[in-house]
Amino acid sequence: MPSRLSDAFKSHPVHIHHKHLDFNSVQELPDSYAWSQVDDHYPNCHDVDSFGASESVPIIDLADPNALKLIGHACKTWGVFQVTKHGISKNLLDDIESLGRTLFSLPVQDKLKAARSPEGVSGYGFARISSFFPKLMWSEGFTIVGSPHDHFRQLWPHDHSEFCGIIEEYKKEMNRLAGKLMWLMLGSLGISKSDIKWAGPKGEFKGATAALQLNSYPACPDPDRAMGLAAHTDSTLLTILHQNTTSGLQVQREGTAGWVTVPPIHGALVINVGDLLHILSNGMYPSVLHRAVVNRSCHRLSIAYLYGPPESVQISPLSRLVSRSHPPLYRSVTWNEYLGTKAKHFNKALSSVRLFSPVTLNGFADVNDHHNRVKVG
Ligand SMILES: C=C1C[C@]23C[C@@]1(O)CC[C@H]2[C@@]12CCC[C@@](C)(C(=O)O1)[C@H]2[C@@H]3C(=O)O
Ligand SMILES: O=C(O)CCC(=O)C(=O)O
Ligand SMILES: [Fe+2]
Repeated sequence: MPSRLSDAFKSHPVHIHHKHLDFNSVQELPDSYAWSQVDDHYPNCHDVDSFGASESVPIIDLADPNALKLIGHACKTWGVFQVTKHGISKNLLDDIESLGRTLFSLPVQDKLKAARSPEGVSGYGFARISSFFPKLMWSEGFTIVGSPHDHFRQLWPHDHSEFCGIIEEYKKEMNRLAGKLMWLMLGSLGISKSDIKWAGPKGEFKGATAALQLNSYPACPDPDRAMGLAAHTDSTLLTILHQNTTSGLQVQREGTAGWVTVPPIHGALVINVGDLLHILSNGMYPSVLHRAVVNRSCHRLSIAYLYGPPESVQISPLSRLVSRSHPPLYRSVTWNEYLGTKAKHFNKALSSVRLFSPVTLNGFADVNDHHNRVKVG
């Protein structure tokens, strides 16, 4: 079993045999990018409840004395929320956004100098999940695990150090925020520092691993037939997403059929519950199904900080959340093992590590099993 995040896909290489497109030179959507079933995403993207009110993803001020409670409710009912007063400086958000813009504006042949290899994790390329779909997604991505130095040197032989510095600073600040959010999310379940040994004596989650994913969604000549990033859940404990001012992120709320747009709010960050927190919380906090749609006139950029546990840590439902009436719903997995499972089974990965099927368990159904959607019993 690979033990390093950078080796997670060694046994599941991704081969996508398509030429990379120069998005800016395309006037018409090529057939290889035309999705026949983009369904309801545009323009009817807001889910409307039975009273006619449009529901929206919670926005939580981290300085609010009620933040813990609000976060718990958001995690249980949405699996996603936006945070303000998170302590990440506007300058740093501007810097990472501008780095992303600079990177994706490079000519295709330059970006390909830092291409992700089929069995690799880091570098430039199509979304990993592209291999599960017959059509390509209208986006490009750049994944950073560990140091971006070698790839950045390929992209910018003379001035890579400044860009590396921004990435290191961003990762440091995100790591701090992720630790804080973890305790708010876990605290709202009644979990304290003594319940999670691998978080360390001070609960600092030392050794936590993370990937940084820069996503670019160029303006698209036929957005109704294109898909930016297909519906998926993240394999993480949690994901912190910064989006520019162009909307495109949509989430699905458990028990509803439609997609809800997560509007960009200046300075706010989007927090997703990932599959590993879903497992840790024994299904109490469902990972959120989300996707990105594209826009006719505006370029969109997003930066996802995908946060997970240290490499050797086995994640399983927390014993405090398990009882005779709530047996553990999932077997234990390391993040690497789970990434391998995801690379093989994609959106069925969570069900594949489930101990009981919702049908046999009758009454203890998971709140969010994306392929076995059932109501909580
Ligand atoms: C740690 C990781 C999570 C991720 C795969 C990766 O190795 C780095 C990229 C991440 C990402 C971002 C876009 C959506 C996603 C499903 C994908 O294909 O690559 C996620 C992966 C994930 O959360 O499983
Ligand atoms: O671009 C977005 O809003 C979504 C990105 C995303 O889901 C991801 O990087 O995992
Ligand atoms: Fe995602």
